[in-house]
Amino acid sequence: MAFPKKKLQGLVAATITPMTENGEINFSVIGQYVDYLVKEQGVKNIFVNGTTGEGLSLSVSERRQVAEEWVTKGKDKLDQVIIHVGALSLKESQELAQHAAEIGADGIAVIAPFFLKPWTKDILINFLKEVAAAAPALPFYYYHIPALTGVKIRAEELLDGILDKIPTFQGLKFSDTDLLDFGQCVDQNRQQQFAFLFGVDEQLLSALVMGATGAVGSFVSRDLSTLLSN
Ligand SMILES: CC(=O)N[C@@H]([C@@H](O)[C@H](O)[C@H](O)CO)[C@@H](O)CC(=O)C(=O)O
Repeated sequence: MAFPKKKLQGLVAATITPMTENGEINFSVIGQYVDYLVKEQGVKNIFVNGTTGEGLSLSVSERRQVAEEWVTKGKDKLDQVIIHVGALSLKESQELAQHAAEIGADGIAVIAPFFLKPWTKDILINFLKEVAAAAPALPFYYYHIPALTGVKIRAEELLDGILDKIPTFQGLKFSDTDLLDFGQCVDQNRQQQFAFLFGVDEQLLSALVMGATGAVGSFVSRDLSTLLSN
C-alpha cells in the first residue's frame, strides 16, 4: 500500500504528447522534456495523458506507452507522475489504472465519462470508484472539467463523503471557472487534507487566495513555481 504518500502540491505540468510529423508518438524527446521541466522550469510533478496531452485522442496502447515512457524517464528526476486514465469505457479506464500502478506511477486521475453522461452524483461516484479499485494502492484524483465533459455535477457535492466510497481519494483537479464551487470544496474539506489543484491558469491567483494547494496547467514557468512554493 502506497499510503500515506507525499502530498501532491505546487505546480504540476500538464505535459503535451510529442508527435512526429507522421502522427506517431515521438518517444525520443521525452527524456529531454523531463530535463527541460526540471532544470529550466523548476517543475518536478507532471500530469500525463490529460487534456494537454490529448490522452483521449490516443489509443489505449499509445496511452500505456506514453505513461511508461514518462515514468521511466522521470525516475529519480521527477517527484510525482500522475497519469490521467479517464475513458468512456470503464474497462479501458480500469486497464489504464492497473497499468499505471504496475509501471510505478504516483497517482491516477479520472474525468467523468462524457458521452453517455452520469446524471447524478451517485452514478458518477460509482464509475470513479470502480476505476480507483483497479489501482488500490495509488492515490486517486477526480479531474473536474465540466466545460469539456458536459458533466456539471458540482465538485463540492461530489466530495461530500467521498472517502467512504473511494478510500484512495487524495484530491481534486478543478478545471472550472466556478470559484464559488472551488471555495466550498476547500472550505468543507479542510480536515481531510485533500490536494486542491486548480486547472484554469488565468484564474490561478484567485484560486490560490481561496486555498488551492497547487495547480495543474499547460503554462508553466519558473515564476509560477516560485509563487507556488511560497
Ligand atoms: C482546458 C485546458 O487545456 N486547460 C489547461 C489549462 O492550463 C489551460 O491551457 C489554460 O488555463 C489556458 O486556457 C490545463 O488545465 C489542462 C490540464 O491540466 C490537462 O492537460 O489535463
